[in-house]
Amino acid sequence: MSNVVVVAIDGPSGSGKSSTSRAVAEHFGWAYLDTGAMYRAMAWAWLESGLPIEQADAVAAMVRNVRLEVGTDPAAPTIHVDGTDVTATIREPRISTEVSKVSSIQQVRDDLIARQRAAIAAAPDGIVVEGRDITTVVAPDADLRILLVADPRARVARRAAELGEAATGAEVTDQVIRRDRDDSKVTTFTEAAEGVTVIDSTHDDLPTVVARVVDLVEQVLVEKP
Ligand SMILES: Nc1ncnc2c1ncn2[C@@H]1O[C@H](COP(=O)(O)OP(=O)(O)OP(=O)(O)O)[C@@H](O)[C@H]1O
Ligand SMILES: Nc1ccn([C@H]2C[C@H](O)[C@@H](COP(=O)(O)O)O2)c(=O)n1
Repeated sequence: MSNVVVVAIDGPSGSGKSSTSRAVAEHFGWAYLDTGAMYRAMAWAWLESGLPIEQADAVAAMVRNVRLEVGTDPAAPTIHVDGTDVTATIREPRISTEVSKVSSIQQVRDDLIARQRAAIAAAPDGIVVEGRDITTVVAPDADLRILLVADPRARVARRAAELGEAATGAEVTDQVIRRDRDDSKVTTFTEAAEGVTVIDSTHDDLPTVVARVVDLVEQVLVEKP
């Protein structure tokens, strides 16, 4: 068994996966892998390519050829596509709207899952990995597996507060509720798999959720050989 500690966190949009994972990784001085950013980067590359999404084989081939560099410093995560820094661009609403089309292509998923596993294997001490299928597919043997959930209303309100005037109410609802519906066709993040700890953040603020995860990690560290 590897000495690297792997923490896997899944959950729906706006449940707090990124904020919690970054804070936990920073707390322990570990790496942070945002797998959603990898799908977003590929969605950006697809939009740049102009390929019709119906040509799934061509989209998957394009994705396979992309040089993706993912910076795993939780204080400043970055992502580059063939040398272009897309860290900020992939957060634009146009990417949130389109990303599920690309992440629904199984060949794209297979390619990114292999890259995610390689990034996990390259982590020096520990890594917190977040997404939709980390506890079930990417790292089912992680040392700690968490499903972070929150009431849909709380998640929409969080996203609305975050985006402010950059998005209308309808756009926010689309980014959270419609996207979850589309994403749940290819990944399972609404129910916990066996051995996965559920944390409901609906009524807890971010520091409280982070403290709960840190406690769980501490327990794992005591038991890990
Ligand atoms: N427990 C919490 N209480 C209140 N707000 C929170 C909590 N956790 C996260 N937030 C806020 O909610 C928003 C969404 O959080 P975050 O981006 O971490 O969610 P996410 O699950 O990674 O979403 P997505 O999958 O859509 O990227 C952010 O503005 C964040 O600061
Ligand atoms: N492991 C993952 C991570 C993400 N996705 C897809 C689904 C999301 O709509 C999109 C962007 O993720 P976010 O940045 O919002 O967390 O990527 C996935 O299918 N599997």
